[in-house]
Amino acid sequence: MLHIDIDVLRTIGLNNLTAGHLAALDTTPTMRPMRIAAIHGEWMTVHDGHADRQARALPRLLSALADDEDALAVGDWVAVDDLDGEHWIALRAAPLTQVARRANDGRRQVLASNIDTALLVMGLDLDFNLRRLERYIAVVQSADIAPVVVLTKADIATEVDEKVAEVQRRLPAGIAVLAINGLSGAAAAALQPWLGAGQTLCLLGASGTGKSTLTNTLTAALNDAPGTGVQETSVTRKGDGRGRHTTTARSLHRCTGGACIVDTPGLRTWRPDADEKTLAATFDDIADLAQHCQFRDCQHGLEPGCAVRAGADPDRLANYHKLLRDARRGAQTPLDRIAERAKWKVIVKSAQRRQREKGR
Ligand SMILES: Nc1nc2c(ncn2[C@@H]2O[C@H](COP(=O)(O)OP(=O)(O)OP(=O)(O)O)[C@@H](O)[C@H]2O)c(=O)[nH]1
Ligand SMILES: [Zn+2]
Repeated sequence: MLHIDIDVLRTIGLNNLTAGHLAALDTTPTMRPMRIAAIHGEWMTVHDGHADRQARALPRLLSALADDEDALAVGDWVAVDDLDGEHWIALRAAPLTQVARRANDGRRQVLASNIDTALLVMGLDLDFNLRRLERYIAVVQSADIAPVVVLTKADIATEVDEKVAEVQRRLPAGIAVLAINGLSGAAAAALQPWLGAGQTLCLLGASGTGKSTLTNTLTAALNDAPGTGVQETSVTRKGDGRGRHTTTARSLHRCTGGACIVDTPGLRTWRPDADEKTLAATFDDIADLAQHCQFRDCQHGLEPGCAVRAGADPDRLANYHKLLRDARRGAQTPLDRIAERAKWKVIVKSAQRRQREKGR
């Protein structure tokens, strides 16, 4: 079985559940547990809790994953073997959570793995937009990741308390809402409950909302303390053993308190790979109300006796319907979309023909 030094690996986000998945791997004695910290094409940066190194994945692992529309991603726990002085990722532990999206060509793309909490970053100033926030919550919850709403720029915004109350009113109870100044160390203290050792976070939000600022604040104390063996730089330079050098922006950062932040391209403004049903489940307040609608199959449109229209925030309901439409569209493959367009062409043409026939 894999030798797992919990105390060392906890500093790069190992928790009891992921340790269990690592331990379940069918490993050989020469393999060691590591976490993927960055991916740059064929080469990946893997970290063992002490240092990082460059590795490639064994072709049979890559093809087994590809068969399931799956892939390695930053945050994955893997078993690494040394063969002829080179590092090879041999096995991957089943991820607890996986962040994926559909590319334009319909392919499933995995952005990150094993994320516990997503900080949904929204500025209290210009960017304030409840619909976007609801979309992020749906995205995050449908991937089994816990959302925490982080309202930034509390130091420069007006009516902070009113806006916090507005967000709390709109969202289901149980979702934490914090107002912070991302530039201040106090932000790390406010987020302490989600920054414990063994936790992995990501930040989601529109451009300019303060994601980088907050990431810097949460990782600052470590960067200020060189020589402790735990400081992170965002860029590493490593040889691959053949004299070739790659410069890699690392995507896994360590925070004070022992948590990790995954910040990889595409993740910051990720759109969901979620079906309609999963998405609907994240609006459980609407589902609860819907039980009291007069009609079983009420679409909460113009039906009489609709409890959802009577009870839910109208903008939240409109946003819910929009997200469902998006999910439906996302679930279609390119072929489905062509078939759908062809079907509509036929319907429109026959309607036009009927019109002409009536006109005669
Ligand atoms: N006063 C104040 N300024 C902030 C706060 N958070 C971010 N800023 C400023 O807002 C600007 C944008 O912040 P960034 O951290 O770059 O935003 P980002 O979300 O990473 O943006 P992208 O990289 O485009 O996705 C910067 O000038 C920050 O200094 C805050 O809480 N208070
Ligand atoms: Zn209804």
